Formats: sequence, structure tokens, C-alpha cells
Amino acid sequence: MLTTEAGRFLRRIALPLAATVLVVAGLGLLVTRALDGVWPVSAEDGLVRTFADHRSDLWDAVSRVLSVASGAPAVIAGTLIAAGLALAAYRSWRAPLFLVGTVAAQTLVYLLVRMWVDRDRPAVPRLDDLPGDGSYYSGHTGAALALYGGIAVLLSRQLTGRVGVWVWRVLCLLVPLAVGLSRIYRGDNHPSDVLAAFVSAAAVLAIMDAAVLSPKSVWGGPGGNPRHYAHGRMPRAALVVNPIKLDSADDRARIDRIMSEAGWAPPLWLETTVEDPGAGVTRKALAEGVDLVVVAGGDGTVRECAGALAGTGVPLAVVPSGTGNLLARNLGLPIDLADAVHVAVHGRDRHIDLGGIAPDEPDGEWRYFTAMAGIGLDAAMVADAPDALKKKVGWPAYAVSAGRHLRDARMRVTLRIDDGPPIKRRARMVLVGNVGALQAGMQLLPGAEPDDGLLDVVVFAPYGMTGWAHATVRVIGRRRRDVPDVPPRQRRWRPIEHFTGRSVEVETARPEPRELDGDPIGPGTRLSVRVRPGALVVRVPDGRVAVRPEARAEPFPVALDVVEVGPAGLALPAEAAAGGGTAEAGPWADGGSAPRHDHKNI
Ligand SMILES: Nc1ncnc2c1ncn2[C@@H]1O[C@H](COP(=O)(O)OP(=O)(O)OP(=O)(O)O)[C@@H](O)[C@H]1O
Repeated sequence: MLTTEAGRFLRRIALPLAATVLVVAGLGLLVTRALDGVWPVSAEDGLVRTFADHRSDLWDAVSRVLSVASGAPAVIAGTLIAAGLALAAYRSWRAPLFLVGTVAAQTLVYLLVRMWVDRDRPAVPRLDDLPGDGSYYSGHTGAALALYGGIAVLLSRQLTGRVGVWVWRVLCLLVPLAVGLSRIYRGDNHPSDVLAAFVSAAAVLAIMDAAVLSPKSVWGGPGGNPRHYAHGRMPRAALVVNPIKLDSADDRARIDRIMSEAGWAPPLWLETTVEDPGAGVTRKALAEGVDLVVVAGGDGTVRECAGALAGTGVPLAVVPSGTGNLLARNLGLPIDLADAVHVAVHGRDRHIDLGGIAPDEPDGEWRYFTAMAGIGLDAAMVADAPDALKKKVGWPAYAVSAGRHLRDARMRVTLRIDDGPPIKRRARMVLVGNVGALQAGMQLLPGAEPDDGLLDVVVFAPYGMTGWAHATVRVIGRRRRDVPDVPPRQRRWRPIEHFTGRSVEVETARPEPRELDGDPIGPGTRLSVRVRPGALVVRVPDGRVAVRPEARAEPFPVALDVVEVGPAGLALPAEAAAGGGTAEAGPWADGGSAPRHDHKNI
């Protein structure tokens, strides 16, 4: 069995590369021998001839630039520059090693394949001064895909904003595509030479990615966070535990074991108390210089720790142990303890926004939330949910307490979004959220994205049976419907209205119950909320680290048809469940100045 470093190198790099050589060379032999003169090989040079017949000065020049950019000197220089930049950016040898290794391995595969497969270049006048043989495969295209594809892989590990990732991937992949076309245009290669280059370089990219960047890399170590190697020490996490939520010694031993197996130092164990439900111990962990804070508790404990971590850049990982686990559900974090710890050590980092509530008193502290803040029915409901029932049945306990408040008088509310005009409504509750999903298939804020730098607001104002029915259908239908065509006078009677903004002021005529992430924070006439964009770094599953699908927290775990219309169906804001406490005030990274993209450690 191959257990040594050399053995692992052989298994993860050398053998897959050898297999790539065999496959690509086999394809080459197929094309040049078995399929010679057979369609589609017989037809492919039609494209080369068409290009040759339609050459122009402009395209000659463009294709020349592309050929030079993918030639050996440019690729070597580009690789060294990109590797240097990657080293400076990530302070890790892994990213530069990946780039250099990929380009070098691709070159090796190319040279070996060329020794085996001998193919004449297309029978058209060539624009480059090349020998007439050695057409298979296109070395320029292979080199371009290795270099630009490698950069795309690195960037997609760094950027996870959906659009950002795709823009970078597409841009980087356009270069080798353009190089491939330019080789055909210039009469240097057959189309199948270019295709084989894509196959070869893509295989090399995948091999090197798995071997060098993946948490299960040839060299093992602390998973997906190679940045830690740069410190020359083992990474260390703090485990902030709410002892009433995670009290099993076995669970703690399991966490210790998983971290140790992943190459992490023994964690710093810290427990929350009623007096310090999370923020204080998190600050203590920061003072110890930990690389990661893992929170084992409910949303309240998560909220506390998140407030203390805001703006520090130290990532937060969650071992969901509460009733609601709203943040975990909305971010698709695993609920299972072992999977959650696995993500903590092997996952990638994602920047998300935090919501902040202004203090009621001038000298008070800002309090943060990761999921939602609310005033009205939702807060009355979380405050009244019987603890014993909560413990017994979980989040459905909120539905029971919701029933008690269905007939409460509606609040007179004045809303002000950013610097907009006051909006007056009679509402049952106003929720301001960073994320939008609740349990039981309910999507209260369908447009909410945790990293869009915006707060999403829902004004919930159903009246009578029809109003409740309409509202329930809207909520479980998960649709957001703006109603720009409805005149303002009619709009105010709609059961659900949505708004978005960076700051949200809610004022009520009388003191009303309020909550933060499902924690009652006492009644008041004001909920003054601002977003702090990208303030929190959360460790989330890396696409390449296996999290059992059944262990991943689903935002919509329950079939839709269990929600009834009417009072029994009003489980709406129920499980914005969580614990309590306040978070320290901090500077607002306002105006979208914080990064919108997600960042990963690579
Ligand atoms: N050592 C402790 N002993 C007793 N209570 C504690 C202790 N540490 C924290 N708490 C309480 O736990 C609550 C926070 O719990 P947590 O957020 O972990 O779960 P939760 O909010 O109850 O989550 P959920 O409602 O989803 O179950 C706070 O009210 C806090 O006072």
C-alpha cells in the first residue's frame, strides 16, 4: 500500500497524469489512424480552409497576439507573475504551486503525447513558421488553458458571489478558446488538435486542483485553509459552547478528534453563561489569537459571537445546536455535528452582512443580528413560546404561541427606508432581515441575500380571513411580488409588502414587543436598523468538501402542504428562534464599502 509522501504523490499526481497521457495519446492515434479519412475527422479541415480563405489583416494581427500570448516565453512569464501575485495575496505556497505545477504538468503531458502521436499540420498556407509535423495536440491552447484556467480556479476559490465567479470563469476560459481558434485560423492546428488540448489541460487542471488545493491534498494538513501554513504553526480554533445546548462529553470529544485529525491544535474551549451569553468569551478567544471561532449553540449564541467577530476577519463556524438554527439553514450549513466541524476546518470563508439595532438609550450599545429583527406579532410569539414545549417539539411550539396573538390589535407603524418619505401602515408585524427563509417551507423575505449589502423588510398586515389566506399563500409560495402598478392608497391595504434599504426606521404609536434573531429584547416604540455590509466571515461548505446531502440544513425542509390557511397556518415568523444578549457596537462599514464578494482561503 502506498502510504508514504512519495506514494501519495504517485497516486494523486503521477498516475492520473500518466492516465491523461494515455487517453490523450490514444485519442490522437484514433484520429490519425483508425479514423483517418472518416467523418468527422475527414470534415474538420473544412473549418481550417474556411478560415484560410477569409483571412484579413485585422484577424491576422489578432490571432498573432493570441499566439504570442500563449507561446512558451509568454506562458512562462505569465505563470511566474501570476504565481508571485498569488503568493503575495494568499501568503501560502499552495496557490503558486498549483499554478506552476499545472502549467509544468501540462507541458509534460504535451511533450509525452507528441512523442507518440505524429500528425501533419493542415494542408493550408500557415501564418507561422512551423515544421510541417507535430500538429497533435495544440500546445498553445493547452498552455493557455493551464494558465488561464488555473487563474480561473484560484479566482473562483476566492470569489463566490455568483455573478463574480461566472464572470471570471468565463473571461479566463475565453482566452484559451480564442487561442484555440487562432491556431486553427493561422493554419497551425486541426480542430481536433485544439479539442485534444482542452481535454488534456482540463484533466491536468482537475488533477492538480485535487492534489494541491483540495483539503485532501497530497500533503494533507489543515484542510482548505492553506493560509495557515504561512504562519508556520498549526491553526487553532475556539469552541464557544452554550452548555445548555451542547452538554455531552462525547460530542466534545468528537469535536476534539475531528479537529486533531484535520491537523488543528487542540481547541480553546469556552462556555457561555447567563451573564455572558457569547460576546465576552468570543472577545477572549480573539485575544488568544485563534484562527476560527466555532459556535455550538442556538441563534442567540451565534448572534452574540457574530457581534464580537464583526469586522475582525476571524471566521465564525456554526455547530447548530438550537431550535431554529436560522443562520445555518439559510446558509446551507450542515446540522449534523461531525459534518459541521468538518466544514469548520475544511470549508471556505464567505463574507455576509450583519444587521445592527441602534440602542434605545444614547449611551447604549448597538446590537447585531445575523438573520432577522422584528417588532409586533413575531416578537410577541417568541416571547410567549412555552420553553417546555419548545424543548419537546422544537419550532412548532412557536405556532402555538402565535395562535394566542392572532387577534391582537394591529400596530400603527411609521416606516422610513433610507432617506425615503415616511410610510404609514397598520400592521401586525414588521420584520427586517438579512436572510429570508424560515422553517416549514416559508420564505418570509424571498429577496433577502445575506451578502447583498441590503436589508429586506416585510410589513405583514393581513386583515380578516381573506387577508390571512392571501398572506399565507404569499409566504408559502415563496414569491416576492412588488406592486409598482398599485396606487399607494390601495397598496397600504395589501397583506404583505416588501421593501429594501440600507437603513430602516420603524416607529410604532405604542410600545410593542421586539425581537432579534428570535430573542425577545423587550418592548419599545422604535426599531432602528442599519446594515453592516460584509462584516462577518462565516465558514461555509466548500463545494469540493463532501457534506452528506442529508446532513445539510435545508431552508425548506417541510412539505408545503402542511401549512394551513388561517390561524393554524400562522406559523409565520415562528422559528426566528434564538438566544439572547447584546453585541458590542462597532464602526459601520457603510455605503457598501465592505467587500461584496465572498472570500475564501485558498
Ligand atoms: N451557561 C448557561 N447556563 C444557562 N443558560 C445559558 C448559559 N449560557 C447561555 N445561556 C442562555 O442561553 C440562551 C441562548 O441560547 P441559544 O442561543 O444557544 O439557543 P436558543 O436561542 O435557545 O436557540 P433556540 O431558541 O433556537 O433553541 C440565552 O438566553 C442565554 O442566557
